[in-house]
Parts: sequence; structure tokens; C-alpha cells
Amino acid sequence: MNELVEAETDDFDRSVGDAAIEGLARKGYCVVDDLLHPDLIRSLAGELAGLEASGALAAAAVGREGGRRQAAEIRRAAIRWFDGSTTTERRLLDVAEQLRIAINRRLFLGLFDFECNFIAYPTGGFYGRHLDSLSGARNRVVSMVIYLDAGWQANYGGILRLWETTEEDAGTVEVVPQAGRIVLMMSEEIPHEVLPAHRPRHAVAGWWRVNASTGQRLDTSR
Ligand SMILES: O=C(O)CCC(=O)C(=O)O
Ligand SMILES: [Fe+2]
Repeated sequence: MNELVEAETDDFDRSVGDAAIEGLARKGYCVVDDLLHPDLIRSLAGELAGLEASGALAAAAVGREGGRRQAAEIRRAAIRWFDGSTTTERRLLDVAEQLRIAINRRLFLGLFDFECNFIAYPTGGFYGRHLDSLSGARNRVVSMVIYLDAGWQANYGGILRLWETTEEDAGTVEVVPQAGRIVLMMSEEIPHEVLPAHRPRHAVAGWWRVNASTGQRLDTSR
């Protein structure tokens, strides 16, 4: 293995990744700490702070193409899509690519690509209950959320609440969005919401997708 590849793989812990994917396979979601190297978390937080300071974030919309709208009653946050133009973004995209391969190997999902955005919730920001992909749309298949705020405490609000299934009586799990914590979820199966944050709250959210044009899983084994 050459040095470049070694350097890239240092950004995440493979055994934590394998355990996370196992949790995803068993339960449809998992919450892990220490998947990404703390230096990458700090770099992402720094980059988002710079984007905020320079006014590069835009109010987040809700819904898919065609039905897109700014829906302040559903979501209050600002975002910016990754464009891969910085080293930090590329480091995370490299990790996402390695996770894509590992998830496909374990779950046979035919994940094809990855899209990703920075999210900044202001004080009072929130995101009402939603699914990241509507059932049957077959676009976003696995979701990842990465938390960036060091020292976040439960009483700061901004808890991510997820439902373990789409059934009415599903159990819930509450996640304190601490720096370095990561949530993986099946996009069509795990409803979730962000409770109002009492302080500015920062995250990256990304989605592995199947082929967007046809909505079909590509079989890369042939
Ligand atoms: O900020 C979070 O914890 C979740 C974000 C989210 O659900 C989304 O962007 O779809
Ligand atoms: Fe979501």
C-alpha cells in the first residue's frame, strides 16, 4: 500500500466502521463515536465556521426537486453543499467512498454515489420529523450525520430523536450531538427529528444514493 492510501485511511477507524455497518445491518441505524479521526472533525468544524463567517450558507429547503420549498415551519437551518474544492471536504469524501464500498460488501445495497452538506442550525433551529428518502423513491438509501460541536451537552437541546421503524409504536432513541458522534440510518426506514437547539449547532449530513437517473441499484459485481 502506498503512503497516500495509508494517509487517507488514517482518517477513519476501520474496526469502528465495520461495527457501525453491522449495527446498520441489524437495526437499520447505529450511533458511534470515534469513527472519524478527531483532526478531521476539527477541520470540518473549522471549515463550517469559515463558511458561516463569510456568509456562504443558504437557508435550507425541504423536499425533492419539483416540490422544493423553503419551509420554516419544518426546518430552520442553513446549509452548503460540498463541492470537493477543499482538502477537508476531499478527506471526508474519501472516507465516504471507503464506507460506500464496505456497506455494499456487507449489505448488497448497490450504493452508487454520495452527496453531502454542511448544516448550521441557529439558536432556535430545528428540523421536524422526516424521512430522508420517501419509500420507493430509491434515491437516498443510507444517511450519515456527523456532529461537530465540542462540549455539547444534553441541556443545550438540539437532540436528534430517531424512531427505530416507521411503525406507529416504534421505540425512540435520543442522540446528544457531540463532536465526533456519527449516526448511520437507512434513509427510507428511520424517521428522525432535531429538537430545537438552544445554541448554534453544527453538523455534516450526507447520503449514499443509488443511480439517481434510473432509481435502480447498479450491480457493480458484473
Ligand atoms: O442535524 C441532524 O442531526 C440531522 C439532519 C437531518 O436529519 C437531515 O439533514 O436530513
Ligand atoms: Fe434527515
